[in-house]
Amino acid sequence: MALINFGGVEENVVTRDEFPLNKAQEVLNGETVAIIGYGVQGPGQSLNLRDNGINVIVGQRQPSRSWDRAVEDGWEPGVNLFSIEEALERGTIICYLLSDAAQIQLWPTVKKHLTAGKMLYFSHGFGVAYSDKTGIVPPADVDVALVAPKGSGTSLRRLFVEGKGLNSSFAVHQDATGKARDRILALGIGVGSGYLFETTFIKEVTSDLTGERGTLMGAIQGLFQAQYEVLRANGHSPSEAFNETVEEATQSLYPLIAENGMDWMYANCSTTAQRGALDWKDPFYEATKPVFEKLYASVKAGIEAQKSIDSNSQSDYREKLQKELDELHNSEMWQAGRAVRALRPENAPSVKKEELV
Ligand SMILES: NC(=O)c1ccc[n+]([C@@H]2O[C@H](COP(=O)([O-])OP(=O)(O)OC[C@H]3O[C@@H](n4cnc5c(N)ncnc54)[C@H](O)[C@@H]3O)[C@@H](O)[C@H]2O)c1
Ligand SMILES: CC(C)(O)[C@@H](O)C(=O)O
Ligand SMILES: [Mg+2]
Ligand SMILES: [Mg+2]
Repeated sequence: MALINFGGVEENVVTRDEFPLNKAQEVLNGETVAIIGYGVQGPGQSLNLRDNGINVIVGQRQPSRSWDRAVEDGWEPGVNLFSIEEALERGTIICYLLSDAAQIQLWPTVKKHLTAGKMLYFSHGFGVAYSDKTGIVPPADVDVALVAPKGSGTSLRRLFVEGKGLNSSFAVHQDATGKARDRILALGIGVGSGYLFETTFIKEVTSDLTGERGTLMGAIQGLFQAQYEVLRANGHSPSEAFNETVEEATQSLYPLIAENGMDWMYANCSTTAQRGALDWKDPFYEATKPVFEKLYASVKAGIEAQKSIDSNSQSDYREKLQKELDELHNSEMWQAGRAVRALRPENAPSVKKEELV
């Protein structure tokens, strides 16, 4: 563990220095890591583990698009790609990476294969923290732990390929073998995490549900949409409204925040922008803080988890969800976004580039 000072608060975290890959390989020697589900996290985690020299197999239902994708990614049926049941049987570490709703449905099957000494691994606290709603109560003689990458499985793989890493949280819920901590840290390093910080299942699910509903997805879409609409209503073109709302943020300013922080980004804009942004950050803070308080309370009360379970269990859930996602896709702002992205020089058709030569 490395003791790091985070703005005056010291935390113990795990980095690749304390837990190098060769240690992870040693800890996982003799284990069969079974990745159950090949949706978003499944591919990222299984491919990173495989490339890190860990013995991995994939369990996915067939026929499905995810099965076909696994084959395209190099997993071989009967060698390291199996039906879910067979992977559950073969695995000593079961990485339960079905969607959170499907985890509830498949739980009786998974439970059957959790013999003494195996590890049940999650990437979200949901199933276990809300066991009263999900029915997921693991047997006492298995290890139960999580590694939750703080980002999409797509980024987990992309960053790994680029030699970088996505940070993850980890938690041990149940240590039946006395080896749960080493096993979960080895998996955390193996899936390609940057640094790992410790949490609990309930803290992970509470912060994760807040973050994705808040600044990571829900709040940012609401904020983008509000500003875009105000600009459009006042006669600004879609191009101007989109560039001033989204494109400049993602292409110019957010990468600067990622590199060196908001303070540094402020310092690299004009004094005019600095004055205005310093004046206006407070009204935005005051307007949104009560919304974040309300969101956190809703998560903490289990309302958000229940809503997610209820909506996912409706027979027409996929169609309803698709309709809402289509509305987002077809909104003027995101249509404008597609046009703007197509105009990025790196996306211009090659024929145009040839003309330039
Ligand atoms: N999506 C992310 O990037 C992300 C990030 C961090 C944590 N997580 C967590 O990781 C876990 C996996 O999430 P995901 O987004 O990768 O899942 P997903 O929604 O992509 O689904 C994964 C797999 O579940 C399979 N599946 C769905 N319903 C099924 C059923 N009834 N029977 C059998 N298989 C079924 C699908 O075929 C798919 O391969 C979840 O706990 C999630 O909260 C996800
Ligand atoms: C990628 C996210 C939003 O961080 C994850 O939490 C998810 O549920 O997909
Ligand atoms: Mg989440
Ligand atoms: Mg998340």
